[in-house]
Amino acid sequence: MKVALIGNGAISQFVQAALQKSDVALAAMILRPARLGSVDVSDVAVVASVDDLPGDITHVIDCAGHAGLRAHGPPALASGRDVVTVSIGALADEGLRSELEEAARAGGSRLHLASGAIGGLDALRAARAGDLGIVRYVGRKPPEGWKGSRAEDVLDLSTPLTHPQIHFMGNARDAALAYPKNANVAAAVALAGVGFERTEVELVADPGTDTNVHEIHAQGDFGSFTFIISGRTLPDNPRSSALAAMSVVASIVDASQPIGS
Ligand SMILES: NC(=O)C1=CN([C@@H]2O[C@H](COP(=O)(O)OP(=O)(O)OC[C@H]3O[C@@H](n4cnc5c(N)ncnc54)[C@H](O)[C@@H]3O)[C@@H](O)[C@H]2O)C=CC1
Ligand SMILES: O=C([O-])CC(=O)C(=O)O
Repeated sequence: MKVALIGNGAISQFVQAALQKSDVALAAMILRPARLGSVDVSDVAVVASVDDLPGDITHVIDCAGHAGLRAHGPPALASGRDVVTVSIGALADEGLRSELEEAARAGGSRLHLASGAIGGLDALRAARAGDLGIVRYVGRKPPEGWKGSRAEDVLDLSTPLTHPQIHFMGNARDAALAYPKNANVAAAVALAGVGFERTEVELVADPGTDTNVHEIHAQGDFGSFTFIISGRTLPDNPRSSALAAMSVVASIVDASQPIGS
């Protein structure tokens, strides 16, 4: 299987290293035009658009955030290639979601959502076959992990916080759109469970944690569950959990196997 990666940031670099130890070949990278000269790897085509991809690439892997999925997801799907994305929050934009859906139908392809920094999505998906009443997601990161986000509209992150501070309470759609680099998990929980409007979200800057802590609390006909993960961040990006990058690798490797796991 030959794949193209969109973006060359922290998640992409983790994925590149992991693919070297797999049977999947990294054959191309899609970068922003200004970054085209920044990568020079033999046997890897470095291009700015899906139109310039070698024809034998079957999967396009988005590790570039909402802008990357918006720019390259629809043409990749329309060209008949499956797309794996970690930028789940971009689907909170209904216009983009419809565009991706239409492109996938036109191309006979599929958009796969990597599970990202969270787990437990399989249980949520199954639970919604019954009546799934309440789904609440709490995302807690060290103050450093919220720098450059909407949290800074309400918190001064340049000085140390003395206690945990909630900087967002609302639904998953508003969270995903307001925090494109930090609330993709909220969107993943919404899509697996009760949807963007009904998923309750709380985002917290917590000086007492040195990991990204994600909690899901769900109740319904099935009973109830709580899922909590304390995720280490990637060395190159204090915002992003290592598990998010690992989940992209898992999605790619799974797609390359005759039997899924
Ligand atoms: N689903 C989940 O649990 C998680 C999702 N994410 C998403 O993954 C994204 C990437 O995370 P990191 O690698 O840690 O961020 P990063 O900031 O290290 O890397 C992002 C890269 O994408 C590139 N990029 C941006 N727009 C592009 C475009 N239009 N075309 C090509 N490249 C483009 C940037 O130049 C940068 O190199 C985050 O922005 C976030 O939206 C991140 C963590 C968890
Ligand atoms: O990496 C994480 O822990 C979660 C994250 O940034 C997101 O949900 O966008």
